[in-house]
Amino acid sequence: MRITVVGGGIIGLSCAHRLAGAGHDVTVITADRPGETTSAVAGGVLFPPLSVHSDQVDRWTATSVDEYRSLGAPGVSLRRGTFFIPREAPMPSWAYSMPDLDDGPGRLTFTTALIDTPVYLAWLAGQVAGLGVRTEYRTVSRLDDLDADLVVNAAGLGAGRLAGDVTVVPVGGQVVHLADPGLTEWIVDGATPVLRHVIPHGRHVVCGGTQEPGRDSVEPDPGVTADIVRRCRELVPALADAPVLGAKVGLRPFRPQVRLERDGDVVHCYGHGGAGITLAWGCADDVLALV
Ligand SMILES: Cc1cc2nc3c(=O)[nH]c(=O)nc-3n(C[C@H](O)[C@H](O)[C@H](O)COP(=O)(O)OP(=O)(O)OC[C@H]3O[C@@H](n4cnc5c(N)ncnc54)[C@H](O)[C@@H]3O)c2cc1C
Repeated sequence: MRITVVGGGIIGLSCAHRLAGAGHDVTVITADRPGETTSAVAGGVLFPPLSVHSDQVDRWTATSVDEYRSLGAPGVSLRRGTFFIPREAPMPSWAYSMPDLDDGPGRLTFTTALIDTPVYLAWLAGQVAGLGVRTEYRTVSRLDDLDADLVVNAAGLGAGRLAGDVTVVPVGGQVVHLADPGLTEWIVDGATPVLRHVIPHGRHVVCGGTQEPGRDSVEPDPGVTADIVRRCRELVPALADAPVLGAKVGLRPFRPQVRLERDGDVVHCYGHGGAGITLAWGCADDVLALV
C-alpha cells in the first residue's frame, strides 16, 4: 500500500519504521525536522505518568521497553533508578512488567530504558530512510488532500487540528540540561506537588520539570530554569557544581486518552501527552495491525 504518515516525531517515525518494515511504500510528511519536535525535548525515561493507566497503556509500555532494549540504538541506555510516588498511591500496573522491580512505601526501584531523544531520533530517521521511506518537509492542511491509499495521522498537537478534535490540548513542559557529573541512576519524584526528575544520558542530565496546561510558547523562562536547577540540586546533591548547559520547552499533545483507531482510509495515532516516548513502539505495532 502507498501510505503517507503525517508527523515526524517519535510517533510518526516509529509508525513509518513498522509500516516500511512490513513492505509498505511509505512517505513521511512533517513540518519540522526530528530535532525540532516535542519528542526531542522529552526527558526520555521509559514509563508512563501515574495519571495514565489502562490495559492498553500497560501493553504498549511493555512492548516499547522490550523494543528499546533489543534495538542497540545510539542514545538508548538501560539504567536502574527510583520513581517516588505518594505513599497512598496504589502500585501502577505497568510496574509489574519492569524487570528487577523492588518496591517499598512510596517508592518503586527498577531498570528501564533512558532515551537521549535528539540522538535517538536522528538514528531512527536514518533507519527509516534506509527502509526506503521518503520524507517531505511541509505543513499539511487537510488529510483528504493527500494522494495515498492510506494516511496515518501522527502529527502530535497538529493531529488534533487535522482531525477536528478539540480534546487535544498543549501542556507545556520546561527542562534544563546540566553537564552529567557521572550519575549512574535516574530519579523521578512524583510524590511532590511539582514533578521533579533527573535523567542522566552520559553527556548531559535532563532536569525538570513543569506541567503548564494551555502554554503556547516554547521560549524557556529564566525564572523557571533557576527553580528547576534549585529543586533538582536539592534532590541530587551531586549536581551542585554541574554547569547549566541550556533549557528547552516542549508542548505535550494531551488528550483524555490516546486516539488509536482507523476511520476509513485514515489511521489516527495521537494524543500521547507526557508518555509518547514510552508508548511509541507499542502504538506503532497497533497501527500496523490496523493497516
Ligand atoms: C518536557 C517534556 C518531557 C517529557 N518527558 C517524557 C518522558 O520522559 N517519557 C515519555 O514517554 N514522554 C515524555 N514526554 C512526552 C513526549 O515528548 C510526547 O508524548 C511525544 O513527543 C509526542 O510525540 P508525537 O510524535 O506525537 O509528537 P511531536 O514530537 O510533537 O511530533 C509531531 C510531528 O508532527 C508534525 N506536524 C504537526 N502538524 C503538522 C502538519 N499540519 N503537517 C505536517 N506535519 C505536522 C510536526 O512537525 C512533528 O514532526 C515529555 C514531553 C515534554 C514536553
